[in-house]
This record gives sequence, C-alpha cells and structure tokens, in this order.
Amino acid sequence: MIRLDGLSMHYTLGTARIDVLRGVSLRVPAGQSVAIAGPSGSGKTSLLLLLAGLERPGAGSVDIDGMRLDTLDRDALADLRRDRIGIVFQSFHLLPSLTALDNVALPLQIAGRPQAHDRARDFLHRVGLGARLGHYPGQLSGGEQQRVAIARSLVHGPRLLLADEPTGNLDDHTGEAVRELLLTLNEEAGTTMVLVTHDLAFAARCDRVLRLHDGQLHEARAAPHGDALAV
Ligand SMILES: Nc1ncnc2c1ncn2[C@@H]1O[C@H](COP(=O)(O)OP(=O)(O)OP(=O)(O)O)[C@@H](O)[C@H]1O
Repeated sequence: MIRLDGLSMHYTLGTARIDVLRGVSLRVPAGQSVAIAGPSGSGKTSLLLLLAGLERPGAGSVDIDGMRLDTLDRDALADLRRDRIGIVFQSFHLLPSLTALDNVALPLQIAGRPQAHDRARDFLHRVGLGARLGHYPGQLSGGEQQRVAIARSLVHGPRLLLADEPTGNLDDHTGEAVRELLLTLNEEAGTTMVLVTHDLAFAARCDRVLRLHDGQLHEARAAPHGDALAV
C-alpha cells in the first residue's frame, strides 16, 4: 500500500519558486497498476522521485508498506529501494563500463543473491535482448538501453515498480512486449505499478489512470474498487 498525505514539493531556482505538487493525497493498494498522465513539466517525474525516496517533500508524507520515508535515513532508504522497489528512469542510468548482462545482474550481486547472472539472462530474454547480453550500453540503441533498464528494475522481484515512460522510446512491437511483461508481472506476481506514461494503450490496461495538473492529482479513470480512489 502506498499512502501519500498532503504531499507538497517545490524547486527553488535563484529567486524563482516552482511549486510542483500542492497537497497531493493518494492511496494505492498493493497489487494495483496506476498510470499517471499529465502535461510536460506538471511534476510526474518529481512524484516518482518522492515515491522512491530520492527527493524529500516540502510538506506531507510518503508511506510505503507502512514505512514513512521521512523517518528513514539514507541507508535505510537505499535498503528499501534495493529490497522492494524497481525504478526505471527516463535516462536509464546504466553503467557504461558493464555489459547489459552485468548491468542487470548488479542489483542481485549487491544484495548477495545467488544465480545473479542466470536470473539477469532470463530477464534480458524476456525483454527481447537475449542476443545483446555482451553489449555495452554505448553499443545499444536507445530502446535497447531502455529495455536493459527495465530488466534491471525487475530482476530482484520488486513489490513496487516505479517507471517513467517505460515504453517511451520503443516501437509498437517492442512496446507491446514490454507492456505485456509489466502487466503480466502485475497480475501474476502482484507487483504494484506506478507508471508515468503518455502511452494510451498502456494506460488503458492499467487499473487506474490519474492525471497530474496544477500540482493536483485527479482521477481520470478509477479502479472498480471503492477503496482505491484518490482522497
Ligand atoms: N532540479 C530541478 N530544479 C529546478 N526545477 C526543476 C528541477 N527538476 C524539475 N524542475 C521543474 O519542475 C517541474 C516538474 O518537472 P518534472 O520533471 O517532474 O515534470 P514531468 O511532468 O515529469 O515532465 P515531462 O513529462 O516533460 O518529463 C518542471 O517545470 C521542471 O522544469
């Protein structure tokens, strides 16, 4: 369960203040898939950064599975991300000196999990990159790098996936494969998903669609469960 209560956030640039979120409250039950839409610059990425504990809100709180992120120190936040959260950023943050396989295996190795390379290989196959295991990020196309980042975000079996435009750079066919992979994980493993996406086909298949506008989240399409509505 994700609980956001009265979440506000602003950036300060010189003397200018940019209010990005203005008192956002939200509940996302475990296992729900949520698409977040909204105009460019409306704060969608900032919201994901708050959910991941990579930014701190100016006011309000983020609670993931009963843990209030503002009570956790930097190490505890890193542990939370390593154990429970998968993140796909718009810029993929792949390590340039590691192959695709090693990039994907790294989170498992850091966590001391066994069979890191076998599992990484399996996930790279699932995103259609079985023939690119030994490629370095600089030798991969943008869409291929994106799929490596998706494989890396999923390899440790996160309970929560936060993804910024996961199908943004992909052609129709590859985009469909990634949509299927994520939705299958959502359905079969019960992975909670919060996706920023302009991909209408993807949003249409999520349980719920929210729109961020003027610092507020609005329910564009609600899940059928009454307890899942934004409050
Ligand atoms: N580090 C920063 N310092 C100052 N302003 C920032 C910073 N990061 C983002 N902003 C501003 O905050 C606003 C929200 O940015 P954010 O990236 O969250 O929007 P977004 O909805 O994800 O946009 P897009 O759809 O274009 O990716 C934008 O106006 C942006 O210029």
